[in-house]
Amino acid sequence: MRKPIKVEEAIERVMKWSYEGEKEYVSIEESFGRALAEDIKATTDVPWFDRSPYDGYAICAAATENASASTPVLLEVVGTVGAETVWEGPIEPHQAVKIMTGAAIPDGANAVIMVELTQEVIKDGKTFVQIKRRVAEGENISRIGEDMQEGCLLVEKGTVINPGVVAVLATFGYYRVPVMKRPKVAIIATGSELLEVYEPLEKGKIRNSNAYMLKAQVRRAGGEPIVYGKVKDTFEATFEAVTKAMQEADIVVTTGGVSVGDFDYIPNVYEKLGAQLLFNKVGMRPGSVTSAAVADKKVLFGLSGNPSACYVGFELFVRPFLKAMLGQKNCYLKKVQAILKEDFLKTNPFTRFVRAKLSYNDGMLHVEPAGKDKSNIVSSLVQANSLLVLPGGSRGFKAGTKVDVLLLEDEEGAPKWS
Ligand SMILES: Nc1nc2c(c(=O)[nH]1)N[C@H]1C(S)=C(S)[C@@H](COP(=O)(O)OP(=O)(O)OC[C@H]3O[C@@H](n4cnc5c(N)ncnc54)[C@H](O)[C@@H]3O)O[C@H]1N2
Ligand code: MOO
Ligand SMILES: [Mg+2]
Repeated sequence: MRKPIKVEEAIERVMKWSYEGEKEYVSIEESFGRALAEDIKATTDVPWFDRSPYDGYAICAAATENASASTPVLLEVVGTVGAETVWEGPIEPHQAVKIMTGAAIPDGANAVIMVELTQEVIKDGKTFVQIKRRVAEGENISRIGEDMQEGCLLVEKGTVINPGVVAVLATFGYYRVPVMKRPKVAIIATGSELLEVYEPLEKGKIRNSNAYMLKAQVRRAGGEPIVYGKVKDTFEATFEAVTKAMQEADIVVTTGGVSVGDFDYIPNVYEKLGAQLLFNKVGMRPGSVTSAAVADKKVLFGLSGNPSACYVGFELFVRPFLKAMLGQKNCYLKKVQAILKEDFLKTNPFTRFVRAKLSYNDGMLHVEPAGKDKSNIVSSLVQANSLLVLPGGSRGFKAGTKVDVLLLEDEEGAPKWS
C-alpha cells in the first residue's frame, strides 16, 4: 500500500535536492531563449553622448529668445552632421548645424529644432535657417544616460533571453553571452508495448508518444533532452537504462512502469540502486503514481506511463527542478485566477490538474478543460496551455466559479509553489 502525500509536499521534497547548474558562454546569435548566467548591468551610459532625436538644426536656444512669426531669426548653417559624422569644434550663437536623427549634438548647441518648423534661406551665397518660434534650452536633446545609466541593473540572472534582452546585450558589446548550461535530461520510456514512431501498428502495441512529448517539454523548460529510446519491461533492461542515464544526464526521467503491475520495474530499480525514495504516491489526478527518488545525489523522476499523467508530472515536478538548475528564482509555474467556463462536476479526494485552455475574453480570463480528462488521454494535450487546479474533496465546480490556473507557456514563472 502506498501512502499519498500532498502535491506541495512532493514538490518540496524534490526541490530540496535542487541546485544551480553550470555556466557557459555562447555567441550573441545563439543566446536567444537561453537563461542568463549573470546579472547584466549597464557598462556605459546610454546614450553615451547627447544626441538629436530628430532631423533638424542644432542651435543655441538663447538665439531664438525673441523669435516669432513676425520677427523670425536667421541662423547661419555652418555644416551638416549625419549619423556618421561628428561636428568638430563649437558653434557660435548666431550659427546652426543641420543635424540628423541620432547624430551627436555639436559643442555649443543646446537645443534642436525639427526641420518641419524651419525654412532654409539663401542670402549672399550663404545658407541660413529661419526660425519663427522660441526654442527652450535642452529642447529635443536625448541626454547622456537618458535610456540607461552606467552601473544600473538591467536584466537579472536566470532571465530567459528574449529579443529585448538581446538588444541590451548587443548595446553593451556582449559578443559572448554568459548563459546557464542547459541541464541534460535523460528520457527513458519503459514498455514492451511501445513501437517506434515510424513502425506500423500491431495488435496490443502503441507508438511511444511520451518520449517525444517529454522531449518537447524538456525543451520548453530550457533543458537538453537525451532520449534513451524505449526499454522493454524487464528489470535488467530498465536497470541498465537508468544506470547509464545516471552517468550521462543531470536529471533522469522515466515514463511508465511505476505503478503496481507485474511489469512495473521502476520501484525495483530504485531499490536495487539503494535510492532514497522521496515519494511514490501523490494526492493528485492525474499522476497519482508519480514517484521520485535520489541515487548518487541524482534525482530520478518516475513519471506515469499514461500520457496525460506523464505530462502533468513533468510540469509539476521536473520543470521547477530544471528551472532551478537554470539559476531561475521564479522556477515554479505562474498561477492566475480565471472564470470556469463550464461545469466540472467530477469529484475526487485528490487535487485535480485538468489540462485546460485559458483564453482572454471581454477583459477577463476564462478557462475550460482542453478535452477529455482521463489520464490515458493524449488528445486533450493539444489545446492545453494551462492546468486548471481543482482542489480535492469538493462536490464539483460550477461554471462561473473563480478557479486557479497554472500557466504552461509563460516564461516569467513564480518564486514559490502556492
Ligand atoms: N491496481 C492498480 N492499477 C493501477 C493503478 C493503481 O493505483 N492500482 N494506478 C493507475 C494509474 S493512476 C496510472 S497513471 C497507471 C500508471 O501506470 P505506469 O506508470 O506503471 O505505466 P505503465 O503501466 O507502463 O503504462 C500505463 C499506460 O500508459 C501507456 N504508456 C506507457 N508508456 C507510454 C509511452 N511512452 N507512450 C505512450 N503511452 C505509454 C501504456 O501503454 C499503458 O496504457 O497505472 C494505473 N494502474
Ligand atoms: O493517477 Mo494515474 O497517475 O493518472 O490516473
Ligand atoms: Mg503499470
